[in-house]
Amino acid sequence: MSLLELDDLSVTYRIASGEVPAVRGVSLSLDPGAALGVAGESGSGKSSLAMALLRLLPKSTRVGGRILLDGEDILAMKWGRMRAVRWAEASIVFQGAQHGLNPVRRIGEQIAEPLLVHGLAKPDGARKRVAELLEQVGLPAWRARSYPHELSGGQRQRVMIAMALACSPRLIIADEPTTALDVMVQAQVLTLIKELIAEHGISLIMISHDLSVLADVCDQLAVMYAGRVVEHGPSREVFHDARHPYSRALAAAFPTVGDPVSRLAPKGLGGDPPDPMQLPAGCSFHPRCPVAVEECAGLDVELWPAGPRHAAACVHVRTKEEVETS
Ligand SMILES: Nc1ncnc2c1ncn2[C@@H]1O[C@H](COP(=O)(O)OP(=O)(O)OP(=O)(O)O)[C@@H](O)[C@H]1O
Repeated sequence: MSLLELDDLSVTYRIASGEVPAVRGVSLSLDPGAALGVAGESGSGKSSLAMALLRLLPKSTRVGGRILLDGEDILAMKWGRMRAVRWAEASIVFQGAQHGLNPVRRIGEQIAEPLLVHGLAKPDGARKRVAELLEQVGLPAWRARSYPHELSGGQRQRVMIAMALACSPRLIIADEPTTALDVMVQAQVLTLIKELIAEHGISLIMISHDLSVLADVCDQLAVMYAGRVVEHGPSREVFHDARHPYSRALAAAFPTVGDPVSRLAPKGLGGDPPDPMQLPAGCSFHPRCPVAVEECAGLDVELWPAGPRHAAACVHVRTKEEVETS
């Protein structure tokens, strides 16, 4: 059975001028111990998806569909159960660790907090566990006495990872965990994440605009555009043999992990992603698509099989598969 299953997930923000459909009909699944990367430009809905998984969105937000964690419906959970699930079963590491840490509290206290709150350790046991966790993320135990400002950006991100690991969750959601870091430190933190998930059998959902980073860490990739998954499949296939023109542009923008020269806008892609409140008719990507045909302006193609575990929402994929199977 899948550890996590998203079924037709939608996230709609309500603002004064109307509704913002940030995530639209996303269905994905994650096997125990597997790592899924979610890619897309800014505004494609990646963070909204991540926040929906642990019900961290503003109260006024409408979340539709189903999120099953080990068969249990997250959206139907009572708050008490939801609080227990956060940290203990699934935890989240945010972008830019400086925002996730309290500047006036010592690192050790902050890592110990989820353990104490969830009753998983008494103060003495928590101290020991903090030392062990710091060691696991490559920091000396004495760092427990430091304040966040005494650490580098990379060290702070390691602390965030230690916090996420504290209650031994089965799932970690990492939202742009290395974006704010320089290239060398980024590579070290990615290696750490890979080692930890392999060692502890943790499942991972990692979010990034950089497909090369995701392909390096994850076995499955999903590419989002304007709130939809436009392609998903095994990392190697999606990164090296992308079938959706948007995924191809993203892959071309970041050919190798952390390559600074390629950290520019997706090559060959003009324009900006659409405003979710004014999505174009047909395929949302067609106004920017280098291979759009007339049909794309009127037809919003569903995900279409492009291989045994690979699918892409593009009229060209559908046409090719139809020709091959006829
Ligand atoms: N609290 C909010 N209220 C209204 N609209 C929001 C809110 N949060 C996000 N949005 C809108 O939802 C859409 C998706 O945003 P989201 O942050 O999920 O995208 P993203 O892919 O994670 O982008 P980034 O990489 O910049 O974080 C965007 O159009 C954004 O402006």
